[in-house]
Amino acid sequence: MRASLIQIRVDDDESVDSRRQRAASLVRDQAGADLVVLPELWTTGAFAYEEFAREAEQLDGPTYRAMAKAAGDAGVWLHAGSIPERDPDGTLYNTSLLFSPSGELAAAYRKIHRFGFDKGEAVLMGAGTEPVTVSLPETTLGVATCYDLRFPELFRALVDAGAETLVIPAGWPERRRSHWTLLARARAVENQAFVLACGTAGTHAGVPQAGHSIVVDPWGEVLAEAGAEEEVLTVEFDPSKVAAVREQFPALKDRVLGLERPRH
Ligand SMILES: O=C(O)CCC(=O)C(=O)O
Repeated sequence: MRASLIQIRVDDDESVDSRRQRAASLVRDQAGADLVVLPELWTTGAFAYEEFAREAEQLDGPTYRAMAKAAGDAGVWLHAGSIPERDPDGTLYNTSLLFSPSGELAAAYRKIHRFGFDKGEAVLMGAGTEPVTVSLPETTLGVATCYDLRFPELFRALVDAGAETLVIPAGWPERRRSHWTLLARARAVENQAFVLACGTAGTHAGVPQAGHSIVVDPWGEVLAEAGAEEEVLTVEFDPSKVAAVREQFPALKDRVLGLERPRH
C-alpha cells in the first residue's frame, strides 16, 4: 500500500478558504496513492478555540464537499482529518471524515477523548462515544484523533474490532513532541499494528506545531518521519506484516481482560 500523509501548515495568516483549496489540491496531487491522510482540525488549527464555533460546519458542509470531490478526483481513500462539526442540536464535535475513492463518505468519527489540559476543547466540544473502523480492500483502519493517542484502551477496542492500521490525525504541539513519537511507537508495538500519525506544521494561536508526522510498522520500527515544515510524507507498506507479526510473537493472545476499574 502507498500512503501519503499531508502535514499541512496551519499558520494564522492563511484563511480557512485558502487552506481548504490548498488541501484539496494537495489531495488531488496524490492520485496513485491508496490512502491519503490530513491532520486534525486543519481548517482552524487545533488550538484556535475561539474559531471553532465561527468555523463549525454541518457534517456535509464546505470541507466535506471539497474533500469528497478531491477523494473522487484522485481516486484515493481519504482520511480528511477532522473538522469542528456542528450537530443539528447545536453541539460541536471534533469530527473526522473518511471518504472512499469514489468520493462517498465511508465513516465519520467524533473524537472520544477531548483535550482538557487547557480547558478549550473539553469545554467547547461534546465527546464522541463510538470507536470507528473502516475496511479497505488491503487492511482495516482504526481511527483516533490527537489526544486519543494517550489512551491505549481506545486502541484495544479498535484492535478488537479488527483494526490493523491505526490512523491518527493530530494537531500536536512542539512542546510535547517527544510524547508524540514515543506514543505512536508504543501504540504500534502494543497493538502489533501499523500507525500512520499525521500532524500539522507551522504556528497558530501562538502554539508552534510539532510536525514530525510518523509511520511505524507493527514491530515498532519507524518507516518514515517528516520534519517540522509542511510536507507530504509518502510511504509504502505491506499490510500483511500485521498478521505475520501477530503470528510470530502472539502477545495479543496473552491479554488478561477485565482489569480496568474506572475511578469516575
Ligand atoms: O496530548 C497532547 O499533548 C496534545 C493533544 C492535543 O493537542 C489535542 O488533542 O488537540
